[in-house]
Amino acid sequence: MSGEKEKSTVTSAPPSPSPSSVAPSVEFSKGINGLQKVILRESRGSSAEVYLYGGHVTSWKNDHGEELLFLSSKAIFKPPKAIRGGIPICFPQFASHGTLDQHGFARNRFWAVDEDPPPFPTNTLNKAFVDLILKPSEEDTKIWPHSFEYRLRIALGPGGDLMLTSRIRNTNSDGKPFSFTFAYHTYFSVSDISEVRVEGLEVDKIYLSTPTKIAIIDHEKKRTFVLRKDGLPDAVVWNPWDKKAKAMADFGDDEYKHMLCVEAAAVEKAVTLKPGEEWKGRLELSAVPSSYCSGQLDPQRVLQGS
Ligand SMILES: O=P(O)(O)OC[C@H]1O[C@@H](O)[C@H](O)[C@@H](O)[C@@H]1O
Repeated sequence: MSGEKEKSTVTSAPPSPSPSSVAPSVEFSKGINGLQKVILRESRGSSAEVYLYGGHVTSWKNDHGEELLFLSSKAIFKPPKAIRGGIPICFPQFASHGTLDQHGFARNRFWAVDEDPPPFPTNTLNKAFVDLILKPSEEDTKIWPHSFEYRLRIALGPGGDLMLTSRIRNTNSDGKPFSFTFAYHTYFSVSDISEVRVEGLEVDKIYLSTPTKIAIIDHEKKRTFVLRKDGLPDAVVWNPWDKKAKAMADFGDDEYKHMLCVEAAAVEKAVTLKPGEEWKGRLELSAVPSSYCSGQLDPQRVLQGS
């Protein structure tokens, strides 16, 4: 990623650091093209980077400093293009299943740091975390005529686990419900796509009602990603392969070999919220250094495939 200029502006630590180790830290700095980013570091050395543009996780490293997410060398860090790689947030529409642009607009909006989020039920002890918020602009309400508050907490646990919690609230004052589809469009970094197995699945398919735990086994790296999800019944598996890779301006021709998207999603049944109601969707990622099997997804229950 050439051209990256980093300048640290603020450093702070979340409350209650572990007394026995270096405290987890949260640092605000400038990333590519001067875009604001947040760096989370936990005590054993793992880290994550989050751009406020898109509320987008662009990096997740283990305690050996190895990158676990794929980020394209051609990623364009400039609105209105969403960042190619990391974890784009698809909201309020997944793919082209609706009237909005593909994957909705949350991934190419500027999010704000949520200074005063309502309490989370989860324990934040020893975690480095940041809370972001997205509210629609006047322009947004022209394409999606609803008022909402989308709160996103991104947290890094002491073992290096990455946790994303989305809370979306309908704040319409006209009494109207709204419906949306959603995905955490996670790009995992893999050694060689031909050496990777996702419970024996094919690519570019939407799997319905999947298990809450999915394993991505990278034989060459001897690494397994474990994905745990809550409130997100479906899963999308995607790799562009060679032809589509060549057609994408923000993706290297051969980069498809080193990435795999496995996306925790709510796609088959749209989520509907009445005013005042809130939805929660949680993703937890961990990387373990061994083979692992969590059970089989059902290839018969596919919504869309190429
Ligand atoms: O290029 P985009 O808009 O980021 O979308 C990437 C891919 O996202 C996946 O989720 C879809 O299944 C693919 O069909 C799509 O090509």
